[in-house]
Amino acid sequence: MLRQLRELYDLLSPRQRATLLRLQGLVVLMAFAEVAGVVSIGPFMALVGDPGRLDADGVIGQLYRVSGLEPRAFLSVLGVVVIAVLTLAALVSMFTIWRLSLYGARVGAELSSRLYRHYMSQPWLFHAGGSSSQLTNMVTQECQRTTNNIIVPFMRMNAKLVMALFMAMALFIYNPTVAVYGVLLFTFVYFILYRAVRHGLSRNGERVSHAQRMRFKLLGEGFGGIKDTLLLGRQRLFTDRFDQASERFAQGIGITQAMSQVPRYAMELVAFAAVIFLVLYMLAAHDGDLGAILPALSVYALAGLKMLPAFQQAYTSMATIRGHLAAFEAIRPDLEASRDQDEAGVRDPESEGHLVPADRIELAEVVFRYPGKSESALRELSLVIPANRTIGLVGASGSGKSTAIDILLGLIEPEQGEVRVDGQRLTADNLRQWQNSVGFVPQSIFLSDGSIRENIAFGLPEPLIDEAKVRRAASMAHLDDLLGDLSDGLATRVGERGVQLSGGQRQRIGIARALYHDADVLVLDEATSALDGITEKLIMDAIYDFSGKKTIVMIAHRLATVKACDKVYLMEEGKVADTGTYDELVARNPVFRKMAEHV
Ligand SMILES: Nc1ncnc2c1ncn2[C@@H]1O[C@H](COP(=O)(O)OP(=O)(O)OP(=O)(O)O)[C@@H](O)[C@H]1O
Repeated sequence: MLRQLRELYDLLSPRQRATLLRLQGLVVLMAFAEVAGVVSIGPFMALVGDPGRLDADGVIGQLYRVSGLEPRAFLSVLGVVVIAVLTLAALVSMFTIWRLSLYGARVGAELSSRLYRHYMSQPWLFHAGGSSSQLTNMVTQECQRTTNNIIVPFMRMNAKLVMALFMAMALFIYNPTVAVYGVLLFTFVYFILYRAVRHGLSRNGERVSHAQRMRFKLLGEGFGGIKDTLLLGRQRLFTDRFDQASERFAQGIGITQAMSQVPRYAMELVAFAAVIFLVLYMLAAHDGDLGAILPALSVYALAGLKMLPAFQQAYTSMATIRGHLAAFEAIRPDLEASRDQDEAGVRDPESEGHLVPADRIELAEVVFRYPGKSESALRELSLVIPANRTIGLVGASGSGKSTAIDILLGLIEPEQGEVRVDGQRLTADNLRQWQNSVGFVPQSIFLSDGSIRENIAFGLPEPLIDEAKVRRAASMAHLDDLLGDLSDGLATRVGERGVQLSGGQRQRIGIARALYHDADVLVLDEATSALDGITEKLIMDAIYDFSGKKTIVMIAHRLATVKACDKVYLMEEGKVADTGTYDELVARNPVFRKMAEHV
């Protein structure tokens, strides 16, 4: 456990560590104030038990003589002073706990922001091979568990242990025997308890993490594939598995909580037994003189009142941390990776300018294999895309068209070979400029839960959206009729996945999104597949309007789409099998002819 806490500390930013050390100062001050409060009770109770002590030498006796007050009045003033000391101690404690809680919560929030930033700056392959619901689980649940059940309890445990240490030291000065026996007794009992449950807690923590991952997976799959689920009547399969995972989750959380809380009652028993034993012992030692043992008993009682909950709190915190370490283990590798990440890695697109092809874009002998696959998706693929021309990419399913497009867009890096824009190799240095010049319309358009306007200017906050550009892009994508039918026009909200819109309407929003940034290179992946014949023709006409002005690359299954292309590449097994105009290929290539016949 100490190792993990150390690792967590190492993962904090220098600023967070500095604040933690400053807070440690506050913790020591709080402990000191609490001890001072307890210790001040002793002399007061001694005077109440035996006012004759006022005539003795010592500081209090001198103060009494200087004050010139009656003994009762002096005792009252002394009582008020003790209350003032206790009040000050309480205020310091309140302030410290306040700061500790805020600090813990803030560190947790910063860790989850850091993870989110880390995931958001990962390349396409990372996301293509992973699960977004698991990333959500990490950023929200596991981070929250790390915050609420590791960082915050650790801060509390630290505060309470320092306080218990100070209190034990004060008690030691007051009565070494009682202090040593008391501290040994409670430390020993708690230690035994902790050793008994710690393995169970760790296992439990892993069980909670596992159940949580399952719940997020089911949530993602259930909502993500809701149409199929409804149609196939598979709801029960999802909800039953969710019930089971929730049951395991609840069981795990409940057991961890119980294991950290339940010992309290056993400890109270031990404490009461110890008090009874102490009272009997002191009565016997002082021949039943209550006046003599009252001050000592008051101090022990108050010290016990502070120390017992401190021990309990320290134990609860330790058990909670142990029970949730699995959450930290789950996010640790990504947190570590995020620390080394260059904050400036994600560049501001606006400040980078554009890399506009004037002559040609080339894919030169590109080889690419997906991780975990034995076959290469692209095998020395070479393509030339003349600037301001329209080219089509066709081929059987799995022939590598989408992969070639991802390479062209700079979303994945070739293993061998390169992408060149006007002979200039695409590298990390000019990638942003290149991507600023490209507009991409994917096969399935992701619509965010916002207005059509926000969806066209994807990711831009409302105030930064250029209305004129939105209108122009919407018009070019033939959205005017749809917008005319909607009472709120561009302000109409669409669902997360645009369920209120037809496939064709969604695709037109995707096309408008690519046109919003006035891209010089348009890449369309089956962009018109969901459109009806008339709309498709309208859009294709709009796209062909850009002929000679923009470079257009389109993947198409329906060969009619690429009829008017200046050049068509036929792909087979990761490379170009043939190239030419549509008519040339129909005349020359039997495979292409067959594909054309099946349209
Ligand atoms: N994220 C991925 N991880 C692993 N393999 C992948 C991934 N994406 C594609 N592939 C594999 O790479 C090969 C080429 O796929 P690609 O999607 O580029 O073909 P495509 O021609 O675009 O097919 P389609 O017309 O069906 O979209 C296929 O064998 C496919 O299984």
